[in-house]
Amino acid sequence: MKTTSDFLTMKANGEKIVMITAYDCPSAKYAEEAGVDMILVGDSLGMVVLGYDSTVQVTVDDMIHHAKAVRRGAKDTFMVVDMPFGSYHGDPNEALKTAVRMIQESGADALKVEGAGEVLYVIKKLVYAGIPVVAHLGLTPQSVGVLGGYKVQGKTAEQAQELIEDALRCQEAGAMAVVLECIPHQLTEIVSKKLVIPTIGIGAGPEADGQVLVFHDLLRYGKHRIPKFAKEFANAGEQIQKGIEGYAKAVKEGSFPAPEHCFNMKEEELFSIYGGK
Ligand SMILES: Nc1nc(=O)c2c([nH]1)NC[C@@H]1CN(c3ccc(C(=O)N[C@@H](CCC(=O)O)C(=O)O)cc3)CN21
Ligand SMILES: CC(C)C(=O)C(=O)O
Ligand SMILES: [Mg+2]
Repeated sequence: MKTTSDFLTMKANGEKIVMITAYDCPSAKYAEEAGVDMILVGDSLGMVVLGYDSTVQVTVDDMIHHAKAVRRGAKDTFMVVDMPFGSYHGDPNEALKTAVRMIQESGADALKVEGAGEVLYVIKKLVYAGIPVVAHLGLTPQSVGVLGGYKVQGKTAEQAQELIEDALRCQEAGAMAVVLECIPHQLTEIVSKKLVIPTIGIGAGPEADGQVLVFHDLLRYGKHRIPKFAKEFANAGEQIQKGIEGYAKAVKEGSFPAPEHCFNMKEEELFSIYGGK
């Protein structure tokens, strides 16, 4: 398994870091088999697998439940787990207790928190307790209500400057990496050059040190709207839809199950039931 220092080395060597989200055992196995560098158990699971309309409804128990399944599927891949909405904004001691529980129960290698400001204290506190932390700046979906929608962030010089300073503060606080979501690619380039720790972009252009995408977006698995920044690398949804329709049709017309899907009883046993009649 790669470690936090391997990711620093990868950045220093200009080797891109590949991250993908996963929410269950089979998706984690596929990711590990493909050799991705990091798996993110994202709170996006609320939207892509639990059917909520935002990540705000996701709980700590939801995150642990899914992260445990991912861990079972990918034992040798660095696993980052999102701390969900509201789980790290109150009492910092409570945030640490929650973080410790998430690490111990799920087997996560690192936790991710959104934002800077007060959250910088949380990053410091967790890192001080020995928990690797990934920061997340730009479009921070847990603040969708405050941001007023899933919009590109850091488009003005002032906002961009603020984001650059926040990224430096996250590094200072001990973050091992920073996710940059939905920001202009030029800003990603500036931030990535300023930081020693890797940036991992989503909707942030090719200049990030790594990329992350949501499993269900890049495989078009699900009927949700796919963000503009995501690319469809396969269409699993189409395969799944065709498969289920084929199954339904075969059952209706009686072509499934066929003889090769059936179990047989020996003639003499069958004869005994009927008593020869
Ligand atoms: N399926 C999925 N993929 C994601 O990448 C993702 C989630 N869900 N849920 C949590 C957050 C929310 N994210 C999102 C969701 C939507 C847009 C979006 O619709 N963006 C607009 C651009 C808006 C603008 O122009 O300012 C787009 O057209 O893609 C962006 C990020 C990223 N994360
Ligand atoms: C979009 C990524 C970065 C994320 O936080 C998630 O999947 O929850
Ligand atoms: Mg998230």
